[in-house]
Amino acid sequence: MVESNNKRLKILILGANGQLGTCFQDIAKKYLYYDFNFKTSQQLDLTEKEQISSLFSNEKFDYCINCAAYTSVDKAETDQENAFLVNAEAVRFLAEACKTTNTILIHISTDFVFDGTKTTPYNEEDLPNPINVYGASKLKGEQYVQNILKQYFIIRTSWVYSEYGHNFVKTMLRLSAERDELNVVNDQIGSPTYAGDLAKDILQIISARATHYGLYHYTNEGNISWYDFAKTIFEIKEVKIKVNPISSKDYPTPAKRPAYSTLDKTKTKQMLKLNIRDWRYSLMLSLNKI
Ligand SMILES: NC(=O)C1=CN([C@@H]2O[C@H](COP(=O)(O)OP(=O)(O)OC[C@H]3O[C@@H](n4cnc5c(N)ncnc54)[C@H](OP(=O)(O)O)[C@@H]3O)[C@@H](O)[C@H]2O)C=CC1
Ligand SMILES: Cc1cn([C@H]2C[C@H](O)[C@@H](COP(=O)(O)OP(=O)(O)O[C@H]3O[C@@H](C)C(=O)[C@@H](O)[C@H]3O)O2)c(=O)[nH]c1=O
Ligand SMILES: [Mg+2]
Repeated sequence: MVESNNKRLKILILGANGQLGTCFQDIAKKYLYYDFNFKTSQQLDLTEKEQISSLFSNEKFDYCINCAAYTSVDKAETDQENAFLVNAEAVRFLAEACKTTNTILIHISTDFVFDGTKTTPYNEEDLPNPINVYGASKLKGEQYVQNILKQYFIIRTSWVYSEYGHNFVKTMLRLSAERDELNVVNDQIGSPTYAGDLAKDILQIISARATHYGLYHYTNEGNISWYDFAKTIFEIKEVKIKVNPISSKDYPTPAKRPAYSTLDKTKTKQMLKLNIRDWRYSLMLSLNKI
């Protein structure tokens, strides 16, 4: 990413302490072409409309990347109000502030907007039909962005992991230290995404000054089950543990999850010219840090 310094873009990053937000912080330390401004949930509570409007009226940003979200899928089932507040209403406040100040919003959404009944990858034209509260709240957030703004990118991703925060990879490694055997579902198919790859590619979209605004799908390449994912994590880490494939009905959770949520990235690769890494390759590289 080569940039000239004559117009140093100002980029606001919200939810800075989450997985994706922290990956942006890592990049920002080494990548000085942009003027990054990070806000954690303590520094800016997105559900407080006044906090958003006062920040946007004090400073002018070229881009706002919203990494903040309510991501506890199971908890959301009994905490619907807060899930919708963060994933939908707060996104509306943010989109309104971006509209008033002519800021390009990059908003992150999820494969869980889909019901999982398809058997081929979901593209951006496929109709969402969430089957859990988290997915419904994220879909409502997307709709606010689309209705309020013209200059936006909504990037749907899936199965995000990193060395930071909570994620499946860290959970598997933690459990493997505590148990001799693990049961993992093999009837939910999707694509893992390393948060560092997503962060790097979002900055790529910015450095290209892409103006093909709209909705895009982004994950690492390839699709697998959570069982396959767990097996590969242990293979790469050389952890000896028995992993049993089970069906979702034998792993009851408060929230239903889509059986199939692979995202089709054809549009992303064509319009945004991104070279997306294979899930296994990204996992191998990132596991050195996890
Ligand atoms: N994780 C995943 O597997 C996937 C994530 N996504 C989407 O990707 C994006 C990034 O996810 P990820 O980095 O994993 O999420 P994390 O859960 O790691 O981070 C979310 C961040 O949002 C912050 N946050 C929550 N509520 C507020 C609020 N009211 N105001 C400001 N900040 C708030 C949290 O702060 P605090 O910790 O203080 O609450 C946390 O730092 C999200 O939009 C998510 O929906 C999409 C698909 C898969
Ligand atoms: C810990 C564990 C989970 N599982 C199953 C439960 C679930 O179906 C699947 C993944 O579990 P997790 O709770 O880690 O992941 P989950 O919270 O469902 O992850 C989702 O998070 C949100 C934010 C998204 O947007 C999605 O793309 C997706 O990444 O693995 C097992 O089968 N065995 C286990 O030991
Ligand atoms: Mg989870």
